[in-house]
Amino acid sequence: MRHTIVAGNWKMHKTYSETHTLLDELITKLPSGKEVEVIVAPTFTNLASAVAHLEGTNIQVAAQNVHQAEGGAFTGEISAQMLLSVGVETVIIGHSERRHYFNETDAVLADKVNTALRHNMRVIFCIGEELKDRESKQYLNVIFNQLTDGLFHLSKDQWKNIVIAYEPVWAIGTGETASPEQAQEIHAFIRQEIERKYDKNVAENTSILYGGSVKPSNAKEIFSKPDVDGGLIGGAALVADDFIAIIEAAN
Ligand SMILES: O=C(CO)COP(=O)(O)O
Repeated sequence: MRHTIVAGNWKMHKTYSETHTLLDELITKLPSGKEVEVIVAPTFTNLASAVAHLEGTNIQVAAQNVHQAEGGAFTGEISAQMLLSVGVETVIIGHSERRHYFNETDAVLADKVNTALRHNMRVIFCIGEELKDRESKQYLNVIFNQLTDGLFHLSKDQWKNIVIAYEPVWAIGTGETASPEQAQEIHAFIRQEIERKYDKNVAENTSILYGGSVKPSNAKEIFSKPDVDGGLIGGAALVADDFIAIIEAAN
C-alpha cells in the first residue's frame, strides 16, 4: 500500500540547538494519530540527537545523502552503515542540489541507491527537470531518463523501499510552484512508466511526493491530485507552524 508522506528536507540549515528547538515545537504541536507519515531530514551532525529526541513519537528521521561505498578513504563522506548505527533508516538520494553542485551523475546515484537498499534502507529518490527542459518541451524525456538510469535496474521486490520525489528544479526555493495540474501530469507519467517497466502493483504501491515551493497556502490543492502522495518540503519545513499546516493539508 502506498503511504501519504510529508518529509522536511532541512538542507544546510539549523545548528544543534536550533534543530532541537524546531523538533520540540513539532513534538508539542503535531496532532497525533493521523494517517500521514512525517519525516524530517536534519543535517548529518544532528541526526543522532534527532533520532534520540524523537524516540516514542511518530516523526521519523532521514539523511540528506549517503556515500555509495561501504567505507574507506573517502574524506568527508558518510556511509549507510554509519547512518543505520544512529538509527537513521531513510535517505534522500539524487536531490537536484546534489546533482548540480556536487556533480552526482545518474550512475553515481544508481550506485547510492544500490548501497542503501543493500542495507535495507528506504530511499527517497529525487527527480525533476530544469526550466530549459520544460521550455524546450523535453521534460518528460528528462524525467524518463532519470527514472531509467537511477531506478529501473532494480527488481520488483526492491521497489517496496523506494519513494519518488518529483521536484522540478525551477520550483525549488523560487516561490514558483508547479500547478496542481502540472504536478499531476508528471506524477501520472512516472506511475505509468513504472507500470510499463514493472507492473500495476509496483506502480500503485509507490509513493510519489511533490517538492518545490510547497507552502501552507498551496499544499492542499497539490495534495488533492490523485497521483500526488504527499510532499518533500524545503523552506516551509523550517518553520514548525508551516510544516504542520502542510502535514494537515495532506491528511
Ligand atoms: O528542494 C526541496 C525539498 O527537497 C524544495 O525546497 P523548497 O520547498 O524550499 O522549494
